[in-house]
Amino acid sequence: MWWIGRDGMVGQPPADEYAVDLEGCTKEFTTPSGDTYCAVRDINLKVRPGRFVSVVGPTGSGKSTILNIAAGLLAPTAGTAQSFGEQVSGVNRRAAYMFQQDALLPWKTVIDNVSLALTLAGVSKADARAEALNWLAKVGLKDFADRYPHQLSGGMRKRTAIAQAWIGNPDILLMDEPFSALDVQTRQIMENELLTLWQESAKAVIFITHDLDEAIALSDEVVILGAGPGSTVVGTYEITLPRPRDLLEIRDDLQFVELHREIWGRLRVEVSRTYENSAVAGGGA
Ligand SMILES: Nc1ncnc2c1ncn2[C@@H]1O[C@H](COP(=O)(O)OP(=O)(O)OP(=O)(O)O)[C@@H](O)[C@H]1O
Repeated sequence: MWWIGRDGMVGQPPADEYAVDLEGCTKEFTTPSGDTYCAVRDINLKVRPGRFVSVVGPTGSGKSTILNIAAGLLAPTAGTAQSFGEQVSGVNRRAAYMFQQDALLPWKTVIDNVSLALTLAGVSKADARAEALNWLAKVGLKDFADRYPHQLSGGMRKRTAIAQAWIGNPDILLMDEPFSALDVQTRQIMENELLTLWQESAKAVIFITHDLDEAIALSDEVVILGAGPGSTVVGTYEITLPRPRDLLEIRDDLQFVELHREIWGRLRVEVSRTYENSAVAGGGA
């Protein structure tokens, strides 16, 4: 990929231009029986600001492990993890994390959940609530500010979680299957809303999903991880579908169908290998 630097030179971007830069990352875990298990091996993943990159792979291929390394929640056993030119050590303060299960506090109202990050950072309660209300308006929840999480639908909870993640204005969003628990229709609406917010920002996104459709529809780049143990990147695909994208329509687009066919051809091999490996390990069919 070409990069035109501030000095007008063409070449590779300098390291500090990457929001996330994983170089040769390997992660080994010690299993309960004391063995060493290599989850991912020699992973290179570079994400520039403003890029939307999805990571797809079979179950157990190390998608969450990679996200956790980028978040600073896990240190690589070998290789380096950098964010904007700095070594990630401890929690990556430039990033916000959104999980499959949202992290809403059940005893706090929607507005208090959303404003919490700001009050913890020392912002006055009044200012934090005003900013939270701005965000709730952006995600269509202004009239639900005083509800408690259990009084919300699944989609509303996700909108609250998005407001919670964005209110601190992180440079990087790390999203681990954030919409996988939603029904198909709500999920597509949430994907559209996420893209609308993201397009207005310069945030880098790393989005983990099992769903290749979702990855292609949302992303600038789809990275495929191979079967474990020792998963590696087995494919990187540039998604050149024009933006803005309407995710309610895009799956019928011919270019989408072609990309899906090509990427699924590669992913399918790894999914099959995963099942074969687990059948051997489990002594199954
Ligand atoms: N703390 C740990 N100790 C031992 N093994 C671990 C640990 N965390 C993850 N693993 C193993 O590392 C591998 C990769 O796990 P990871 O959760 O990153 O995969 P994944 O691709 O996100 O999986 P899934 O798609 O099922 O969510 C798995 O085999 C998992 O069992």
